[in-house]
Amino acid sequence: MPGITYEDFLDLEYDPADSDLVCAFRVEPAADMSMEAAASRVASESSNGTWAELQVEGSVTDLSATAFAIDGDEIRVAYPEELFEPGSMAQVLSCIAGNIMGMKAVERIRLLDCEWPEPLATSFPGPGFGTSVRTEIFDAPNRPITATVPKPKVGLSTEQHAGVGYDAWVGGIDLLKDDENLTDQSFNPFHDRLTESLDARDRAEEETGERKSYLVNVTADANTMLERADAVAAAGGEYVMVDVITTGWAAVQTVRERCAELGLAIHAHRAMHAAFDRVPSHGVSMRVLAQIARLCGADQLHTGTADLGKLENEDTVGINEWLYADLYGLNDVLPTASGGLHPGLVPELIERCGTNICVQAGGGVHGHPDGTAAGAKALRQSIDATVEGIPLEEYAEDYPELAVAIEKWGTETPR
Ligand SMILES: O=C(COP(=O)(O)O)[C@H](O)[C@H](O)COP(=O)(O)O
Ligand SMILES: [Mg+2]
Repeated sequence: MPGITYEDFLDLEYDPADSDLVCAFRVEPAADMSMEAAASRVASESSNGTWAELQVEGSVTDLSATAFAIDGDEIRVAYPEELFEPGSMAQVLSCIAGNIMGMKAVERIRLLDCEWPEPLATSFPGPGFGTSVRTEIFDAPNRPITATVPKPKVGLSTEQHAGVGYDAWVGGIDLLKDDENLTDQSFNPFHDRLTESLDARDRAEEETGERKSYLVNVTADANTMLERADAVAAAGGEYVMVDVITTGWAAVQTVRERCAELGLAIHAHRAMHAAFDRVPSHGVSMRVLAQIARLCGADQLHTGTADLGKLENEDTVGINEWLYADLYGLNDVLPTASGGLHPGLVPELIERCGTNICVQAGGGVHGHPDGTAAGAKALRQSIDATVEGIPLEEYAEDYPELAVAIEKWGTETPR
């Protein structure tokens, strides 16, 4: 097929095959380029083309992508299934979010959304548990599960950290969660923290009669994460937590395989996602990052607070709906709402996101004037009140911890 030029990658009559991966992009072409030319270059550079006309000798499999729709600044590109290595997210992303992100033919480009075809989607494992953690790990079929991350996020000793966990669990929280930058530092080594926290967890379970669990951050190089996952299973944990963006998807896939053997669930923290998704005109949307996390096997994923919290959020509700929706039988994902939450925000959060979520609060628990145990009680009370349909102010008449939290934070969104 001699004489391939990038114009050959545009066909507005093309009807994608069921097996094609279809991607939507927002594109701002370079100053001297038409949208058609830019769309062609996107399809070309993300599949098998380059900037120059090619003289190809002999017969080569045609793996060209096709830009088949242009609507204002949005284009859609269809990729043939043979372009992709099944089950390799790294390879898929090197196509659809690779060189095109930096090529001079576009000023800006954002991968907005993907329609995953069945063969490619099911070449990934998906989550082992998904939203079923609410009943398989906990006994919380009718309410959001709750998590708390001790603050300060780093600096607490192992004993202090496990002690905060104990107070939170006894106060009514389901999950103790490490913060994203706490892994295995000298002030709080991983293995000591794992053992002491699960000891505290056992005591809290005994005291409360409720199931409790711990999201221990195993983030590291892939080999170390596997060792840490083994240690979690051996110590009687149910979850590992992974900073999925900073470790990278290939490492997440490796951890997912081991977790399948160990029966562990994966909590995915998304620190650094905003480097990809914060600027609306460029990068990779959180929607697509969430799709990738589900395919690679995250059971719980941070998806924001529907704008109620301290951090910028992209379409939390729409992303959550995608995470719940059927995907060729792959498990769903439990969205985690986190970042600046406190008890006064819970009714509106549940109004926007429903009860099939994990509500995570750090400062909104440990910043309670009467300390962590009271903060944990207040968070749980706000959840119970909301699920029972009772206004917080009314419920707070009988629950002093909630009354103090509302007195302190009201229903304000923090910064
Ligand atoms: O430590 C926290 C929240 O602490 P706090 O409850 O004190 O604000 C999490 O790292 C953020 O939620 C991450 O953001 P996101 O969930 O949006 O990824
Ligand atoms: Mg954090």
